[in-house]
Amino acid sequence: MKKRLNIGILGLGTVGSGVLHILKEHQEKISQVTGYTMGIKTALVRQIEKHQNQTDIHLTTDVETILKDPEIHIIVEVMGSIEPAKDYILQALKQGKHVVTANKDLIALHGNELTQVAKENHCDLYYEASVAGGIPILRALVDSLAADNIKKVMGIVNGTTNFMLTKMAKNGLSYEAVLAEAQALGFAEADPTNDVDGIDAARKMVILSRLAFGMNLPLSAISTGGIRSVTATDIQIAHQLGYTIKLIGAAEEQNGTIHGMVGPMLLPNEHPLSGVNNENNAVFVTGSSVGETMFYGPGAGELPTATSVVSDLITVAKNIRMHTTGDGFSHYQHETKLTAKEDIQAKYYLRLNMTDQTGTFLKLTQLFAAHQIGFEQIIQQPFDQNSAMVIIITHQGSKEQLDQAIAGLESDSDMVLKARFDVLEESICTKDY
Ligand SMILES: NC(=O)C1=CN([C@@H]2O[C@H](COP(=O)(O)OP(=O)(O)OC[C@H]3O[C@@H](n4cnc5c(N)ncnc54)[C@H](OP(=O)(O)O)[C@@H]3O)[C@@H](O)[C@H]2O)C=CC1
Ligand SMILES: N[C@@H](CC=O)C(=O)O
Ligand code: NA
Repeated sequence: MKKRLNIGILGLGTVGSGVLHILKEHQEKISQVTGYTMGIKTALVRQIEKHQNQTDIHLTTDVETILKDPEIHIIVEVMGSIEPAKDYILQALKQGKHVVTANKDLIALHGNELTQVAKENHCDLYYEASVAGGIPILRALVDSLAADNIKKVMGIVNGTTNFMLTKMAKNGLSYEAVLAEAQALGFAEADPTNDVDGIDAARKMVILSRLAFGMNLPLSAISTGGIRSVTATDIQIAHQLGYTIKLIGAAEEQNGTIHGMVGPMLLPNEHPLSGVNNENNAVFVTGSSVGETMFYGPGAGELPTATSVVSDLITVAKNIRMHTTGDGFSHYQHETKLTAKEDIQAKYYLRLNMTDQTGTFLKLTQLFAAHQIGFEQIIQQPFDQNSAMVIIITHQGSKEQLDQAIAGLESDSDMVLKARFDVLEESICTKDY
């Protein structure tokens, strides 16, 4: 008879319920692949009554029941937030229990510390579900692409905002209506602020950068914007100009330095990321040898996310069988150096309201010319009796110069900046996809 590996699960919400389902439905395959039978022994929840009809596994509100149980070998943390999740994981690792988590907030902010404690205690710590839900992107970076030098990781890594932008673009629905739908479908975080303000995506870029470049890109160094400022007007105008607006996270290596951003970005309609819709995610990875690769799939939701969690459980089980636990997700480390702002190239979409009087346009062009920034496209439309709406797509230039020109624009009372988004400009835009 096969030996049993017992799991203690912390949280039985969207992802936790999915883990329960997959372990039950796919148990025959999992047992063949690992050589063990695996099952959940106890689940930690806040309110037992809420879950009594959902499952016949043992429910508890006392984490000690799980952490002190010598028969529990692996902890799955799918409760979210930093505390008490961090404390529970640390306690589990120190007691020799392996940990699988979907918690990107925790891994982005405290991943290095947790990895160190896992190593010291010869325990596994895996977190594939923390980035791009059901897409096996972290394993692809640390295993399949281990031979290459990764130059750039760019993608749609937040399902909620991609779902919202897709519905706003295709169905003309309001921001509030689409957010409520994403929450009802279980993609959005309990508090969706981090989703819509780009913070969730920025945290995922921290994790991706750590594994792709071996560098610790600090969250504070990622220029981060969300989708609150994206209006139906921007989506329509971008479309007329040949672009699709997506919330993009990007991190790029440049001569041994790294820089990252998260924000709404105009992508050429023919770019593969432009066709990634709804809650799907995609990560576009450029390696110096492999060239361009794209990993696509569901970025959130019960079963896709749980698939990644259970795959991590399978890896832990295999490691237990081969006595190789505690080896870590990746050994790759490189000194972290941030790219100087003057070395970062950018290109912007700007929407502004401008006093409709002779000379204001000239002031605008002079302002940008003074910073060596040219305009690629300009549209001007009447806005109201006294002002015009102006849309500009700049040429590519130094981010520092662009930001200085924009600071000048913002200090001029004749011009009010309403939106500023990045525009993708690189060789791939000219490729024939
Ligand atoms: N939803 C998704 O699509 C994805 C989520 N993730 C991540 O997975 C994790 C879980 O997300 P999700 O399943 O959506 O979250 P939910 O809010 O749906 O579920 C959270 C679960 O944790 C329990 N819980 C929370 N806090 C405590 C606490 N202090 N003590 C005991 N139990 C607690 C809740 O108990 P109760 O039910 O009693 O309230 C609930 O069962 C998060 O880190 C999230 O960021 C990652 C990728 C995708
Ligand atoms: N709220 C997140 C869930 C997955 O990480 C998202 O929408 O992507
Ligand atoms: Na993943």
